Amino acid sequence: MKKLLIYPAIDSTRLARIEDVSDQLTVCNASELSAALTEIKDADAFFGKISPELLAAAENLQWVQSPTASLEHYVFPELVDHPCQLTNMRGLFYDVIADHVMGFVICFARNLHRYIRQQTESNWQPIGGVAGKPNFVTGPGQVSEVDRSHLHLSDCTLGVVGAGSIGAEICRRAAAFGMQVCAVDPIATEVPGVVDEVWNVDRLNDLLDVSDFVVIAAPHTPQTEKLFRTAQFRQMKSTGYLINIGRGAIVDLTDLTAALQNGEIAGAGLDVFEIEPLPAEHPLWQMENVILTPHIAAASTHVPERHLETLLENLRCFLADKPFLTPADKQNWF
Ligand SMILES: NC(=O)c1ccc[n+]([C@@H]2O[C@H](COP(=O)([O-])OP(=O)(O)OC[C@H]3O[C@@H](n4cnc5c(N)ncnc54)[C@H](O)[C@@H]3O)[C@@H](O)[C@H]2O)c1
Ligand SMILES: O=C(O)[C@H](O)CO
Repeated sequence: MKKLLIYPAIDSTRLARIEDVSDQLTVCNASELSAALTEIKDADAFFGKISPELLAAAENLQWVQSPTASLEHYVFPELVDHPCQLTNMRGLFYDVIADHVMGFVICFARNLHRYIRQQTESNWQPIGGVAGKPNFVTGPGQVSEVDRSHLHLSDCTLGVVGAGSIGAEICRRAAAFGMQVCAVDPIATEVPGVVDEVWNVDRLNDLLDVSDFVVIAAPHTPQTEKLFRTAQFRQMKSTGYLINIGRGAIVDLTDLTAALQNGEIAGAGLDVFEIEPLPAEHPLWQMENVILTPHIAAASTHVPERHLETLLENLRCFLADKPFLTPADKQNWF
């Protein structure tokens, strides 16, 4: 018999799905910390918010499942030193976050974010054109400023930093829009059918040189913390856009704000921030070339079921003594 402790407690429907996994399993669903502290003593496995206090009370813990993909606010020194295996919730959001990224890309390419602002003012103003002019059509073969101000995605390159499950799906979607695609990653070597050679991270500058859209889909690790500072923005094309759906800590917000103010890059689409919520007085809120979403790129009706399926699959692996579906590196937070 193995014992799984869940804390904080989950609802009865999900609890029943977990209990159904095996009759060799006892599940304890603790709503109070005092109960969790007692129950963790002989627990083999834990799902939820572990803390140094809970870990110190555990005498037999072999597996801890985090409720989130990212681990930077989850891992603490005692957990790193503890012999238990850690798993996380990665690989659940690949399609919906890739959709979110393509939303940013299309808005910037076609100026939709600016037209939405103009619509609220009943303002007919082709971007690059003249206010109030009926349309932008010029003679055959003549390319107008309005034409130049609206990107053709098949002329653009999208570069992904972190070609994991989300990054690879972004590559696939961008390629389906006719874009050229490249990526850097310390482990992944290809995105089958889309990127024949994923570059090593030491080629980040090459990616920044060629990309019209730079998309961060990497985790927050000691190696990625503040990976994007002034030097990286200067390396990007001045017409390039930065999109961050990975983690806020990867991008220095002060440097990004300066790069946008100085025209060193063309714009930014951000779902994650160094400080969340982004303070109301932050200058990014007011920038016309910035699209902000409040860390909701993964929000979807499908994701909660995928969360549960990942927990159930890792639980089956644990009970069968097989390799976990989503093992996490405690030293490197992923
Ligand atoms: N915006 C959101 O709501 C949201 C939701 C889920 C996940 N995320 C973030 O997205 C990240 C990626 O998720 P995933 O499911 O694709 O995870 P994943 O583990 O499948 O992929 C992460 C990839 O990043 C690579 N990587 C690690 N260090 C790197 C570095 N220094 N430079 C470039 N690449 C590096 C890894 O090798 C891996 O291939 C998560 O860690 C999380 O931080 C954000
Ligand atoms: O890491 C995750 O699981 C998502 O970004 C939600 O925090």
